[in-house]
Amino acid sequence: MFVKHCMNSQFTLLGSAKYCMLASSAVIRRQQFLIRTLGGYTDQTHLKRMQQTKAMSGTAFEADSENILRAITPNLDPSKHKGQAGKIAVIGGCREYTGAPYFAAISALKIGADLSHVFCTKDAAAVIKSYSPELIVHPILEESYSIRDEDKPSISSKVLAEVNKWMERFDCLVVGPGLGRDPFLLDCVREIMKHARRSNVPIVIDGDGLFLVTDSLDLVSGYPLAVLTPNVNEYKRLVEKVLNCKVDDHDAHEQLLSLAKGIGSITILRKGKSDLISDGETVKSVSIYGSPRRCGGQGDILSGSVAVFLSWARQRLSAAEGDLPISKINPTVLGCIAGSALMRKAASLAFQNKKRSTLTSDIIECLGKSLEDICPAI
Ligand SMILES: NC(=O)C1=CN([C@@H]2O[C@H](COP(=O)(O)OP(=O)(O)OC[C@H]3O[C@@H](n4cnc5c(N)ncnc54)[C@H](OP(=O)(O)O)[C@@H]3O)[C@@H](O)[C@H]2O)[C@@H](O)CC1
Ligand SMILES: Nc1ncnc2c1ncn2[C@@H]1O[C@H](COP(=O)(O)OP(=O)(O)OP(=O)(O)O)[C@@H](O)[C@H]1O
Ligand SMILES: [Mg+2]
Repeated sequence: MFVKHCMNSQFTLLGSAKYCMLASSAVIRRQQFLIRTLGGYTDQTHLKRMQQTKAMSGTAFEADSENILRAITPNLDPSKHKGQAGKIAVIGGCREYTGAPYFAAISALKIGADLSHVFCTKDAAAVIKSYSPELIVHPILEESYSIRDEDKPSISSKVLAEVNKWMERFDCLVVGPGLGRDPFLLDCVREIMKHARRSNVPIVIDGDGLFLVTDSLDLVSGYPLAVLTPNVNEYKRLVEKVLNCKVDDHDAHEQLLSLAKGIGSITILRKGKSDLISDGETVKSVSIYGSPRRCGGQGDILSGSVAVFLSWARQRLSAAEGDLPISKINPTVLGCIAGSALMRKAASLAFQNKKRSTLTSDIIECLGKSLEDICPAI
């Protein structure tokens, strides 16, 4: 009898077998535990309790990503002027890495942003410009090897002044793709991030930006417009630093929730087989089938995409004044869900065409069609 009651309750709660497949094993285990310990309650009380528990602990549902993409992608309105569909800046690109900032910045344009800037080192700038005339490239960052110690303070002020001149115009910064780990360069980027935060500019932090932030959590702590997009290594470093424990894949949702909460009102997109997203209040997953190719640079596409969708989500929510179905969702979470879903759809499409030879540039070429399939331009 009790077993039957539990089974009924579980299925009332979960809704369908399809949902069961999508929900995380950790959540199912948690619900089974609650069901086991709630014997004696009526179905109604039980359901209410479960809902309360879920609301308190944060839920782990597969996001309704296609509807979110439709809801936040702006119409192509002829009355709009250049810039209104988004101005994105990538802070990254050094002697070693020129592909990563290019991938992030060009992805932003391919999705529909109007302007995409790259702030990088002088060595990287000419190379990045040569990849594309579409990008606005600022050769302003410096690495220690190219300057004398006594010149560092004046160079640092010059770098900051140059970026700050532009800061207010950007809808979002992406900090980190191909940034490298030079200590002087990272000190300058630290100051750029502080200024972005004072100016209320959203910041997506990826790659070496995460290396910097993991070492200086105060840069993002308590800033609701900060989004971290860690890969497996970057996530491990964050968990060890903030939660002082190992990554626990059996309780992935709860751990991510604790991490986002622990850093303080920030949003984290944990990349992996399924992408998990949390702002410390809720957990969402995006498990759309992507591609089995793991070539480098796909995370860079994602960071550029999240920057655009986050900007669009903020714009959409502020124009709608609270009367949309998505109004209650944090715009940083909306941006992550949309970016992750589009990246995975484009990766899947590219893989259909190119199979083993699929590269990041092939995926970038599929961003437009993947978005078009979900929200056609006209
Ligand atoms: N085409 C391009 O231009 C692309 C460029 N990319 C760019 O590459 C950068 C690093 O990103 P990634 O994804 O390789 O970092 P990740 O998985 O944490 O590290 C793997 C292992 O390497 C090590 N390690 C890394 N950097 C190190 C350093 N400077 N010095 C020493 N060790 C270093 C690291 O060690 P650990 O940090 O754990 O000590 C870990 O064991 C980043 O800017 C990214 O945007 C990518 O986006 C791909 C496409
Ligand atoms: N096992 C997987 N199956 C399907 N998709 C995955 C898998 N792992 C990662 N992805 C997807 O690939 C994208 C990039 O994630 P990845 O972990 O490769 O980032 P990264 O290491 O930062 O990449 P980059 O090489 O750009 O630095 C994400 O959108 C993620 O959803
Ligand atoms: Mg990366």
